[in-house]
Amino acid sequence: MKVSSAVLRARGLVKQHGHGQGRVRAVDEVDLEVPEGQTLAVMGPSGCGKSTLLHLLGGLERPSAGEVWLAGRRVDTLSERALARLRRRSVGFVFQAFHLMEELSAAENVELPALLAGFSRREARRRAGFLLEQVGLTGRARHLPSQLSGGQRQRVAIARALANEPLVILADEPTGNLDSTATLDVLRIFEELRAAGQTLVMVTHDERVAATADRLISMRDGMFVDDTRLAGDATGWLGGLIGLEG
Ligand SMILES: Nc1ncnc2c1ncn2[C@@H]1O[C@H](COP(=O)(O)OP(=O)(O)OP(=O)(O)O)[C@@H](O)[C@H]1O
Repeated sequence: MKVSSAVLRARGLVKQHGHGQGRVRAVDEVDLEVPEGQTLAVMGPSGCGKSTLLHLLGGLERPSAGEVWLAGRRVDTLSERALARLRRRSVGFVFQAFHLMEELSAAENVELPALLAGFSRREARRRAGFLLEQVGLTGRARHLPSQLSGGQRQRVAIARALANEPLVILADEPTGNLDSTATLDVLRIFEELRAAGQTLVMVTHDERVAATADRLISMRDGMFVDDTRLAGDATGWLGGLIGLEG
C-alpha cells in the first residue's frame, strides 16, 4: 500500500432535497477521507443516500452544506465550467444503466473521454484499444452498444471510465443490471483495479462486489454507521495502464 494521501475528502457534507414538510436529508453531516489507491464500497438500505453521496463526491450535485476536495482542490465552490473540466480530467463514472453513447461504437465511446481529457487522437485510439482488450472486448470494438450484452456494455463503460486516467472512479451500482456471469466479469475487473492501486468509490447492494474493496462503509439515513477495513492484497495488469506500478 502506498503512503496515504487523501484523493477525495469531504467535511460536514449535507444534501437536502425538497422543502418544508417534504424535506429529506439525503446526506447528513458526512466526513470522509479516501486515500490514494483505496477502493471503498458504500452499502446501505434503499434511500439511505448512497447515490447522492456519490454525486456530491463527483461534482454532479452540489452540497447544501459542507466541503468536497479532490486531490487537494476544493470542488463544491467551483463554477459549472470548472467543475465540468475537473470531472472530464479527473473523475471516471460508472453507472448502473451504463449511459453509453448509443450512436458511437464501443471504441469511440472509450476514445471520447480520452480526447476530452486532452489526449491526442492517436493516443486516445491506442488507449481505447488497450482498455477494451483489458476488459476482454477487443473483438467488439466496432460494435454499437445496442449490439452488446449488458455485461459487455458495462465493461465498455468501465473502460470508458478509465480513459482519462482518472484520479478516482465513482461507480453507482455497477452490477445492478447484470446477471451473475456478467457480475463476475465486472468483479474480476474491479479486483484488478484495486490491485493496480486505482482509487475507487462504489455504491453497491451486492456483497460480492463490496468484498472486492479495501474498505466498507455502511450508511443509514444519510449517515455513516460503520466503517470497516477489509482484508486482501494483490498485484495486477492495470498497474502500467494507470501509471501506478513500480
Ligand atoms: N432529486 C431529488 N429530489 C428529492 N428527493 C431526492 C432526490 N434525489 C434523492 N432524493 C431522496 O434522497 C434520499 C436518498 O436518495 P439516494 O438515491 O441517494 O439513495 P440510495 O441509497 O442511493 O437509494 P437506492 O439504493 O434505492 O438507489 C431518498 O429519500 C430519495 O428519495
